[in-house]
Amino acid sequence: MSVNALVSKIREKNNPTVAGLDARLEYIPDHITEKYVAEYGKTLKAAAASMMEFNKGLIDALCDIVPAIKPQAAYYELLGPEGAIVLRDTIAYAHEKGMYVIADIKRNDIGATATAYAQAYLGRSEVCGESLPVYDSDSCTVNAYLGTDGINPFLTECKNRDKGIYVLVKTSNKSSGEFQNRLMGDQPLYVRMAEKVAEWGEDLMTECGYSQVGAVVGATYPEEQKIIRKIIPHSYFLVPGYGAQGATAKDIANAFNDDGLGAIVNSSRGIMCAWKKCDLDYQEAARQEAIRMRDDIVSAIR
Ligand SMILES: O=C(O)c1cc(=O)[nH]c(=O)n1[C@@H]1O[C@H](COP(=O)(O)O)[C@@H](O)[C@H]1O
Repeated sequence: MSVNALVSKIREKNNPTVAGLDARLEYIPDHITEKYVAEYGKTLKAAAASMMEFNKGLIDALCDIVPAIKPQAAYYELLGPEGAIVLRDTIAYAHEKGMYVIADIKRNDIGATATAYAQAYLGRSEVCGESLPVYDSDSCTVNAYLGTDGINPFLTECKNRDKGIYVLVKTSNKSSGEFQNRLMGDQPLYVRMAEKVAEWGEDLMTECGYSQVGAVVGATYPEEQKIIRKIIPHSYFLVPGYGAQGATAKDIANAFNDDGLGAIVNSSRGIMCAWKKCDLDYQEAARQEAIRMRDDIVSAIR
């Protein structure tokens, strides 16, 4: 699924947000975990089965109002091989329900190894002449610190399979300025990175006017958002940091273009843990929070 399909879903649902699925056991209601611990004991298998049920429940509750999910790979890795299966099956289930999937992997390496990452998450695994899907997400987050030869394998998969990447440009965390805001010549590193995103995305433009090469730009840095938006008007922004990290709707307005498109705002804990702050069950609580977030973001960009 390309950025073009993402834009259609955002338009159709009038909702430029993505639900983050960070697979932490503490985010799951006890009644789900207890059921699987009774069956499998206190094991990674029980944790993974709990996570799968929780993710499916969230996807069921959100798929008609939220266009996309963003599973964060680290949390699935923490559950070992069982976690890898949950990640794969979560992506497949979201696709069944018509959602666009951003695999948040923030990977890269030398070209040869980056090729394996790109094939695993966007492409296929070649086994004795058979071409087999692995995680098969629509897009993934990429760290471009290794430069163009680490990005090229991802661009190849984007071209061949109509998929996308989001390159870390200005991250939402407190220390992001330590390197990203340092001057490189006369410009900060994040500006240089945004210029590279424009270059990498040139040959991957789609019908909707956006490139398959997007950028990660934190909600917590509205001034940088404005600068980056001007450099890469044709790249989609993945904007994390809303909610649990303290950014509000007014902080994300600069990430959008005048047409109200160009960015998708993530919330993970805000949606997954909404049930902890009210008397609703986790599905209804997540849905209510997703609707509140949608209305909050839509009114801020209007
Ligand atoms: O690429 C990301 O999604 C990402 C980039 C970034 O700059 N900051 C950031 O928080 N993220 C991810 O976005 C999610 C934010 O989670 P919440 O703070 O719970 O909404 C986590 O999965 C982070 O790993």
